[in-house]
Amino acid sequence: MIHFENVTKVYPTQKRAALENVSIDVEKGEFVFLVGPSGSGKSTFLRLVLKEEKPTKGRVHVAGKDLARLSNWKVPHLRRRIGCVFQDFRLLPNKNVFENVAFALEVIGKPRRFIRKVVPEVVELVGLEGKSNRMPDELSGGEQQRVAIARAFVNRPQILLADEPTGNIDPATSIGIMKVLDRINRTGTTVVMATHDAAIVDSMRKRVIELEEGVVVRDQTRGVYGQAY
Ligand SMILES: Nc1ncnc2c1ncn2[C@@H]1O[C@H](COP(=O)(O)OP(=O)(O)OP(=O)(O)O)[C@@H](O)[C@H]1O
Repeated sequence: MIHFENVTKVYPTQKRAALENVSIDVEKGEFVFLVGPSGSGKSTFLRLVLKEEKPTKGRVHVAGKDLARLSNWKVPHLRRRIGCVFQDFRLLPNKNVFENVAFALEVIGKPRRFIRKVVPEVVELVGLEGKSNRMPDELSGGEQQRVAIARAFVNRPQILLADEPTGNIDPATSIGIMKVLDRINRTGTTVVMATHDAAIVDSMRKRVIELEEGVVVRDQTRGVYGQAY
């Protein structure tokens, strides 16, 4: 689903590579944690998957497409297949839960009848049934993140990228967020989550890819946050 082949990324203003000769395969339906210290290249990896950045060297394939050969006008189509969740929720403050989730479908031209059917399903999937009319400022941080996940998933993307999704959420609430991501993964969606949250990584026992200064230093199935040896 995501295939990196000897990918190096050097930002124009930087001497050191943000990613250095990275080769990674993420299969359809996998759940992968991307860990590593600040500045190790996790966000750069996610940006390359979205074609927000281009590799300096090497190849990136996403959902069977070689991104170097994907013309610019097809990039929005690629991004529709990829849901994104961030640390800072990024909800529209003047829209309620239903409208925030519905907006993701409105902008890609889905019919109103379809939106009215699928939005409540996804709101329920993330555990927010009964809260569709709440405004973001009437929700806890954990609930706001659930809305952001619902919005990212409502179009049933093949891939869900999450950059520090529990970064602004307390540990107990984070467990609920991880249950939602796990549920989404079980529908067949590939999930890649960048995180510093050791407790979460240790409790989930999923594949762990560790970056250090842009280099993959560990790739472990059913891994933990720190070195397991
Ligand atoms: N747009 C940019 N221009 C120049 N350098 C950048 C840019 N984005 C990231 N970098 C550099 O690339 C390296 C990797 O950064 P990246 O954001 O991918 O790390 P990260 O692992 O996601 O860090 P964090 O955990 O703090 O989010 C860092 O040295 C960073 O300073």
